[in-house]
Amino acid sequence: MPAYKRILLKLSGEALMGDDAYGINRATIVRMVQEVQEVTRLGTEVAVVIGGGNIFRGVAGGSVGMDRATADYMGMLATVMNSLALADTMRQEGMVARVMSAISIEQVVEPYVRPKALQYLEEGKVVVFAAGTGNPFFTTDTAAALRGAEMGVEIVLKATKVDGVYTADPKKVPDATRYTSITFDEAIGKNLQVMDATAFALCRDQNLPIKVFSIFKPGALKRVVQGEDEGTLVHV
Ligand SMILES: Nc1ncnc2c1ncn2[C@@H]1O[C@H](COP(=O)(O)OP(=O)(O)OP(=O)(O)O)[C@@H](O)[C@H]1O
Ligand SMILES: O=c1ccn([C@@H]2O[C@H](COP(=O)(O)O)[C@@H](O)[C@H]2O)c(=O)[nH]1
Repeated sequence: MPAYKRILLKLSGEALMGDDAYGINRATIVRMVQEVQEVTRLGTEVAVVIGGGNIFRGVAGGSVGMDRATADYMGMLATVMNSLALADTMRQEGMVARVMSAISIEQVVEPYVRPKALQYLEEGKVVVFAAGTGNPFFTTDTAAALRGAEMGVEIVLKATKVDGVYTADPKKVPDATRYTSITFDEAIGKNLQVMDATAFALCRDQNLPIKVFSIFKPGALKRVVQGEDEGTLVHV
């Protein structure tokens, strides 16, 4: 039995590279999609936001000196590419997915319309929200918090490169320790960088919990959705 009726899953863009230097690794995206499929089979409605780090960080060198907003629009377009790849892989795996974009590129992707997205979820389709919030100076973590709140999900699941929230970045501080749970105020107060403060604050204000867990650990997503002990819970 799933612990949640509806979730917002934030997938790491950077993790999509697998062992490649940039871009989308085929085996990695197929594995991610199969994990999502297992959750849909439990009966949980799934909305997805995917980051853009795998593409955007590859072109970041070219954006040096660029106007910040322009560079951010490039980042949002990177998330559109990832969203299209994700939804197409879902199609190949026999799932029904719809991509909705926060910026208008109607020949390519359907625009984000909240009631339509809600309808898709109720119909059991996976909805992939592309182009972040549609605004520069934000991130896809904030987009996940925003769309999660709009969709009325019970929890935001951040599937990322580390297995939870640590006292410091575990990639830089090897003896950092992992929290089983932490409040939004503590995470913001300690400036823990696993998610940006805007996303934390939005979820706190909406009383929307976040679970941070590893995207690389097979079966972790399903365990989280079944309410099992996995990763770190961030709560009010
Ligand atoms: N206190 C902390 N606890 C856990 N991870 C942290 C912490 N501080 C920094 N990090 C880093 O935050 C990273 C996760 O955030 P980030 O948004 O960069 O990843 P992502 O979800 O893969 O992003 P994207 O989707 O943009 O590619 C982790 O890989 C980790 O190295
Ligand atoms: O609402 C948003 C979302 C994203 N961006 C830009 O895109 C890149 C990639 O997103 P990540 O969350 O880092 O994966 C981000 O760095 C921003 O430049 C944005 O401007 N607004």
